[in-house]
Amino acid sequence: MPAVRFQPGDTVMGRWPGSNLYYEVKVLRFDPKTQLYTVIYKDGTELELKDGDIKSLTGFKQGRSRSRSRSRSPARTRRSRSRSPARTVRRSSSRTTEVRKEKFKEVLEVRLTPVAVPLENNSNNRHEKKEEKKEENDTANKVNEKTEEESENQVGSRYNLRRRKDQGDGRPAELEKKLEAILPQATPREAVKTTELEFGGRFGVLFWLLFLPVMVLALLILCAQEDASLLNFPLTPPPLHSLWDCQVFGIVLLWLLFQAVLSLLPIGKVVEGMPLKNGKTLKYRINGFYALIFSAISVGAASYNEVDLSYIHGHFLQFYTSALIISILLSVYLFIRSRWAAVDDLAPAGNSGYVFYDFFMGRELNPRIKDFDIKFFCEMRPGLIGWVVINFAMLLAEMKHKNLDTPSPAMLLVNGFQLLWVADGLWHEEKLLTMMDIVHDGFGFMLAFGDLAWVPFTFTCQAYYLASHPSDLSAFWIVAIMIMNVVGYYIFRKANSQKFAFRRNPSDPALSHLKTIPTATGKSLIVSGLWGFVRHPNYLGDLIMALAWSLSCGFNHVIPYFYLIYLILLLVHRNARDEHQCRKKYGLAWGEYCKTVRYRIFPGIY
Ligand SMILES: NC(=O)C1=CN([C@@H]2O[C@H](COP(=O)(O)OP(=O)(O)OC[C@H]3O[C@@H](n4cnc5c(N)ncnc54)[C@H](OP(=O)(O)O)[C@@H]3O)[C@@H](O)[C@H]2O)C=CC1
Ligand SMILES: CC(C)=CCC[C@@H](C)[C@H]1CC=C2C3=C(CC[C@@]21C)[C@@]1(C)CC[C@H](O)C(C)(C)[C@@H]1CC3
Repeated sequence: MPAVRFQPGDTVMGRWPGSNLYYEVKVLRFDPKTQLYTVIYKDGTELELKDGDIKSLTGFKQGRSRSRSRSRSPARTRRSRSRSPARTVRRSSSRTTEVRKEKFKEVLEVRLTPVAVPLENNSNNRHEKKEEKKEENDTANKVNEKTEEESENQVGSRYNLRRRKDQGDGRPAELEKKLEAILPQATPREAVKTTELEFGGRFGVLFWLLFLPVMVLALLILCAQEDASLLNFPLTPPPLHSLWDCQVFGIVLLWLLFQAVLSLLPIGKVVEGMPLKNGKTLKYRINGFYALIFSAISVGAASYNEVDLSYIHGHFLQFYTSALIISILLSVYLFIRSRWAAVDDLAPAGNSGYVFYDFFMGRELNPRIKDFDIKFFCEMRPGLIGWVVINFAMLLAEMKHKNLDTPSPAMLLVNGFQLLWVADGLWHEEKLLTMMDIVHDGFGFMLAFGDLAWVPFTFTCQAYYLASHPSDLSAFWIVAIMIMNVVGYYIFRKANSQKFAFRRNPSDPALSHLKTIPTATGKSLIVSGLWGFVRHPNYLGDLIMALAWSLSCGFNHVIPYFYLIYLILLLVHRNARDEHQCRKKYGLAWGEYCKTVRYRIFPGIY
């Protein structure tokens, strides 16, 4: 029996069955009985390959440089494309296996998009369009050539391998279901282990697990003090009764229930999320904006009927501890239920095998109870809508405690700006489905705590501060801050909408003025307009708005600047995470982009 040449986790070059094309794949396991390796392609397709169809990366590079001219011929590429890509997926002589192979072939048929794809971006003039395409194809080839020669990681990324799932007739999905029934899993599938640990690794997350909840508590205690100076922080812990109240806990549970019911109402469209690892998509009901309106009407009606909403201000610490306890319970539930989750349902970043790390990052990608998606719900509803309700309660508390007939201008600005931000997020709720939080991150303590405790209790700290601290703004400052928020919002919205529209339809005539760089995946990167100014204009806009919110609270204390500081740290970290992913995804094209657009978030800062 030949020795097993590759181990699970090895990155190797795997031949696409029935062709001479090799792609970078990861070895998942080896079955000694069938002598087949199970490998996973970059698009998530798993196949079984025989030993002869696998080469080591180094061996492949050597062989490849000898035969480069042959393998580069587009004609060859086209021929191989028309072959049956999955013909040799499983080797067996039995007739039933032949039937299976045919089914498998249909399911796993892939679209091979050559690197030198015509550039998606467009031009109004047809002739110009041709010229432009030619020019950009050349660039694409150049990028690719460099890729082959210079980057080992990029070997084999000449084609974009995607399952042909999105044909619209639902056939492949049906076939896949049938296939699941026909093909018993020979060996139980194992999830790919997370090896790149983030947030300081297994010990780092322990720190965050303890530090984040305590930090929010400290922030709230400081905010409520008459002198909110950091130097004046009380050294004695708060009494237990100021942290816990059963009635408050009940109100928080009711709020969650109310929001859950609103999210399940059959109002609003149902859309499909991004394709998962197994090619399937999940459905989501988009009715967040309606939920905001319903909530506003309910809160307005309660206030009109003399329900004292300033109660929230008086019991704010108790509200926070209730939300914290619920987020911990939810994280424990999520961690336990992830034990039964299918391999395909696990998040790539939450399966390290270290209990605390996986608990923090979240093991399951899209935990659901029937059609109720817990992560999507928590991200957009109770915390985000809770934020504006709490802000409103702080506004009423300010009027009550300071005996005012109308709220202060600073309180009105903070309420108005943040309501706009939340309403905008809910109006564009569908776009969240393409964001890394939904597509990549698991649902664990980080997001559960972030959504249910961090968002409603730290994002509201400006309004909480203003309820008991003055901020006298001159008319000049009011106008200046309003202009700043409008500019920030314009950049934030325009950048996000432009990228979303471009990803949905790169040849949208409305975007024809944009310059782009092609990448080896077939997608392009925008390099003009806002996306040519800095590499994350949407972050810049968000930060300008955050500055406007903080400035509304004056310069007496640093506490109202907490949100701004948090957002800078979060977005700088997120930018680094995203750039790391993009470099892996786009290789040299990303390098080109970084050379063309040199600043990351802040103009003038690399
Ligand atoms: N207030 C808060 O707490 C937070 C707010 N936010 C806000 O959420 C919004 C979304 O943020 P986030 O999801 O992090 O990041 P982005 O919306 O910026 O998404 C990054 C992705 O965009 C694509 N991309 C990057 N550059 C280009 C380009 N030049 N042309 C085309 N596509 C490009 C890449 O994905 P691909 O190529 O695969 O499409 C990249 O992975 C931001 O406005 C941010 O400010 C985010 C986090 C926290
Ligand atoms: C310290 C800690 C626990 C951090 C957790 C961070 C999360 C609270 C945030 C990470 C990214 C977020 C986004 C939104 C809410 C906060 C979290 C979850 C968001 C959904 C709010 C609405 C916006 O319009 C948005 C869609 C742009 C935004 C996306 C990111």
